[in-house]
Amino acid sequence: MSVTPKSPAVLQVRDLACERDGRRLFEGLDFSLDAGGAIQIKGSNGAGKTTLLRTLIGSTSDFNGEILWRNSPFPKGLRAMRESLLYIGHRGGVRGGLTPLENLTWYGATETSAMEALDRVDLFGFEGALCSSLSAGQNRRVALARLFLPLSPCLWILDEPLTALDVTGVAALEKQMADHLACGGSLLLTSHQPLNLPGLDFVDLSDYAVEESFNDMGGEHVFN
Ligand SMILES: Nc1ncnc2c1ncn2[C@@H]1O[C@H](COP(=O)(O)OP(=O)(O)OP(=O)(O)O)[C@@H](O)[C@H]1O
Repeated sequence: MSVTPKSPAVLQVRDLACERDGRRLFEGLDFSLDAGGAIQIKGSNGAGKTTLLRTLIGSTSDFNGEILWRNSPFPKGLRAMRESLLYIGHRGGVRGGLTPLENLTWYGATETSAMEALDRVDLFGFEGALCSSLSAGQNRRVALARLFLPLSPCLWILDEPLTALDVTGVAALEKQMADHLACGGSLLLTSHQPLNLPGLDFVDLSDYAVEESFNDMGGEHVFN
């Protein structure tokens, strides 16, 4: 009997707890992201999804637990992970004072590949406009055009990538994500909207939320 070999885990999170301004948001979080795998982080507003992503990319070290990149624990693993990481945050990293073309070349793209990527996100003709003069959805497309550049890194971490995108924009992004996974890339994202992506797994932060209660004696917040 042949057994299909399991894809190796690229990112592992073990017993993770994260805080923001001294308030614990979640604890006991465990998951593993494989090569070719995709995970959507779910949770209500304020559950800590962005905080989790920012922790994983090393923007905050305010956590307990263990994070490993290819079996190498942070912080050593983080340095290696950054070489393979493409992170697009809430704000998309688009500079309003630059054009779409300039934004992409600022990230290291050649002019030719930048133009091709802008074409793929339907921004052909807008490459020379100032991003500050574009709509929210067009700016989101500028941000996401980075996913259409050649030789994209193997781990995509995307915070709310579908925000402000229209139906065709969502479909194009889903297709690009599926191609990325088929090539062995990995994807971790947050989204309040459903995503049509085969094999997508889910991690719901509400399963790891810390119950907050009020301590009558001292008036301090305590966590159960
Ligand atoms: N800029 C900030 N300064 C201080 N505390 C913040 C800030 N942003 C968020 N927080 C706190 O951290 C908690 C988690 O926020 P986070 O942005 O990680 O949640 P989220 O799950 O991504 O929410 P949303 O779905 O609304 O984007 C919030 O409940 C809030 O109390």
